[in-house]
Amino acid sequence: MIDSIAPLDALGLVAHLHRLPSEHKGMAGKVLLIGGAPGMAGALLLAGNAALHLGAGWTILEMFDPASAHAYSEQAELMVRLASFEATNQLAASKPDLIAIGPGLGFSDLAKEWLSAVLRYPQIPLVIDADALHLIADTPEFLTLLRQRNESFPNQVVLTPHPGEAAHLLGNTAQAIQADRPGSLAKLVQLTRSIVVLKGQHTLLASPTNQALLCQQGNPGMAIGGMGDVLTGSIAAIAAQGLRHHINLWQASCIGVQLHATAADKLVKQNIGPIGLTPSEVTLEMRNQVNKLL
Ligand SMILES: NC(=O)C1=CN([C@@H]2O[C@H](COP(=O)(O)OP(=O)(O)OC[C@H]3O[C@@H](n4cnc5c(N)ncnc54)[C@H](OP(=O)(O)O)[C@@H]3O)[C@@H](O)[C@H]2O)[C@@H](O)CC1
Ligand SMILES: Nc1ncnc2c1ncn2[C@@H]1O[C@H](COP(=O)(O)OP(=O)(O)O)[C@@H](O)[C@H]1O
Repeated sequence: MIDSIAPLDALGLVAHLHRLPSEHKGMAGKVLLIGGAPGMAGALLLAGNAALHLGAGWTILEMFDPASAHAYSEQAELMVRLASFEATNQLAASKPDLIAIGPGLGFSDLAKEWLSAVLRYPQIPLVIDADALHLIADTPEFLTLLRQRNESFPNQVVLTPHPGEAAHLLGNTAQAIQADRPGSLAKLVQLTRSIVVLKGQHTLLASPTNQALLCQQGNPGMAIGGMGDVLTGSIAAIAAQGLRHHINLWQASCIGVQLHATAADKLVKQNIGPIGLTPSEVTLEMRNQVNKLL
């Protein structure tokens, strides 16, 4: 079954990110990333750093951990805010071009407040990852909001579950997901009516309007905490630039997945991994690859 799935071949689309001499940061998009609860601030920082290095015009972090909600001298470009319960008002004031929610989000009332506000925020592309997927799996109201949003604004949400998150969404086990990845992907698309990236060895993507594709790149050096956070920030940045560069969210997801895995393979070829390969190194190599492909 897996052999019959078309291979992902998206790197040619990177050329759309080419910038005209006159471009300004507004054309690269404003990305808002939400998460980073106490103990997991690193997840949001990794996603934010990836968004920054993949070319977002602005990267704003709504950080849940009060101790981590400050400017970082080593990455002063990131705009870091302390997330409050005023989620709806904050979104209206920020006017993001794209929102990514989930890395290190946790399951607190604050997390639920922000996820609810994000799912109700109209029109713009959303990247939904990690704990936000667990919250959707646990809360029928969130699944309903997601499906309604996809009815009103089709192909404007991408979900990026790993097999554990996919299992939770489908009421299954990670082992069952892995035993039938194409079937699980189809069920996730049907359940959520979203673009779905089913991560793991040979990541699969599909959407309500796109047949499944299989990523032939990637390696087990990527099996390290934070690697998925980098993917989330990367897709967010590519899709945000895509708004003014003719790349839709499906295409941005395809580019992000293939670039991420290709960058990790390239680093392993240079003996920077598989052992000890870090998500931050993959981010920098993705930047390298993007600029070569322009
Ligand atoms: N620096 C930081 O602050 C970081 C913080 N992080 C944040 O931590 C939070 C928890 O996220 P998380 O993904 O670590 O835990 P969780 O959702 O319980 O999933 C684990 C389950 O999924 C399964 N599973 C996963 N992959 C699989 C595969 N390929 N193939 C098969 N199974 C697979 C696995 O199954 P197992 O094999 O163990 O039975 C296990 O049951 C979240 O907010 C995240 O953003 C991280 O981003 C790291 C960096
Ligand atoms: N064995 C593997 N082969 C290829 N890719 C892998 C492998 N293990 C993990 N990955 C990739 O690494 C990333 C891990 O994401 P995820 O599990 O969400 O990590 P985290 O939540 O810790 O950031 C995904 O993009 C996944 O496809």
